[in-house]
Amino acid sequence: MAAAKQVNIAIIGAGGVGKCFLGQLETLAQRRPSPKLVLTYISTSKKAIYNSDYAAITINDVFSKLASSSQAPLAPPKLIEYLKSSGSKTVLVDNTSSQDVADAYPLFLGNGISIVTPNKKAFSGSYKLWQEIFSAAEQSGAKVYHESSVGAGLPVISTLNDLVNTGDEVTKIEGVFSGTMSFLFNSFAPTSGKGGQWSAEVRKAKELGYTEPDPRDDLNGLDVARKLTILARHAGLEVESPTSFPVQSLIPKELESVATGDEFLEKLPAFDSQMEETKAAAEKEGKVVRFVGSIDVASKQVKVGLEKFDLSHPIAALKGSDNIISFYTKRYGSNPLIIQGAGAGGEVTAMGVTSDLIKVLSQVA
Ligand SMILES: NC(=O)C1=CN([C@@H]2O[C@H](COP(=O)(O)OP(=O)(O)OC[C@H]3O[C@@H](n4cnc5c(N)ncnc54)[C@H](OP(=O)(O)O)[C@@H]3O)[C@@H](O)[C@H]2O)C=CC1
Ligand SMILES: N[C@@H](CC=O)C(=O)O
Ligand code: NA
Repeated sequence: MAAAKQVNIAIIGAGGVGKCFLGQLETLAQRRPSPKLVLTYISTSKKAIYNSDYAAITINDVFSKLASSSQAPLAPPKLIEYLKSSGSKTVLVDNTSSQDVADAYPLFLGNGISIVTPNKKAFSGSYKLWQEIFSAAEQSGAKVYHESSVGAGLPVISTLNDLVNTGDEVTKIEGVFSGTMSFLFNSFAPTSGKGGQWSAEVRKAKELGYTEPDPRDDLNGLDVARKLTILARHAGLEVESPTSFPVQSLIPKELESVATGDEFLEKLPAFDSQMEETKAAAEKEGKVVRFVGSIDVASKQVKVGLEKFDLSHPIAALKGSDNIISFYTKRYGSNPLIIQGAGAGGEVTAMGVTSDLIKVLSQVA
């Protein structure tokens, strides 16, 4: 009788998204017995768990084991050596926002290790890294998917790739690409009612798990710029970096050089009046402000920042952490293909990662 197929899973990062991913991995392993999924490595930035005989790491007590582990995380070359020696196919799940981990993707992929990730850093870093990632995957046959790097679990990247690969011509992509920014403006400047205090809403967005590990990465516009860089590249534009086009930052000038995210959050209430003024200026025109982005494919123009919207506009009427992304294409004409729904949060982000894993399994197992 043939041995049951097995695919090993290695996870880097066990924070908000990582925890939800582990729950979904457990469910997936129960629902789909083949291939057998075996967790052989997991790490945070300080601790790791792995067994020299590749014995499966049980998921239900993984956090207590991580807390008491005396194993340090393996650096990428050592991790690759460990994963390859198992002799089984391996999928690396990068649930960090680490640039260092992202920079090692070509090495993992070149060694036949597939990757699924919500981390934006690899795909929105230098264009050279983007090219190295996809050429390493092509050369080794390893797979790389990153659906949750834009719009969390919403099918944004897969939809764009489907449009492009079936020969449609994407002319423009626009909308709200940040769960944090959506939540902030929907609660600070709602279409009806008074709205909350800006700095208090920023704290709430962090507590809800919507922000990047450092919320300044959302407020400075870079998170949205990274997402637009990723989409522009999938649409065929060679965007050099997320800082190669205009990006509006909502960080008060006075707080640009504070040392940590926590210090920033402590000092932010003293600058609430700046955002109040922006809100009041829009209200005078009977509008609300929202943080949006757009890619004009023909003119290769990408931009990110605040815009004012009529109260009846679909962008003004968003709720919670919802993203709304419109694809204008030759096929869809003047009525764009629109994707809308929660754009941040642990479970919805992990869903995109888990569904990417399912895609990889169907190709490598
Ligand atoms: N939260 C959301 O709604 C969404 C998040 N994403 C992306 O998902 C990723 C994870 O986000 P989230 O879970 O919220 O972040 P968290 O800060 O909650 O978790 C990050 C995890 O990564 C670990 N980590 C960081 N650097 C390293 C490293 N160099 N090596 C090993 N482990 C490391 C951290 O370990 P330690 O605790 O030791 O620091 C922590 O376990 C990010 O890339 C984010 O942009 C994408 C879409 C939506
Ligand atoms: N911080 C990001 C998380 C998802 O990418 C956001 O708020 O959209
Ligand atoms: Na997505």
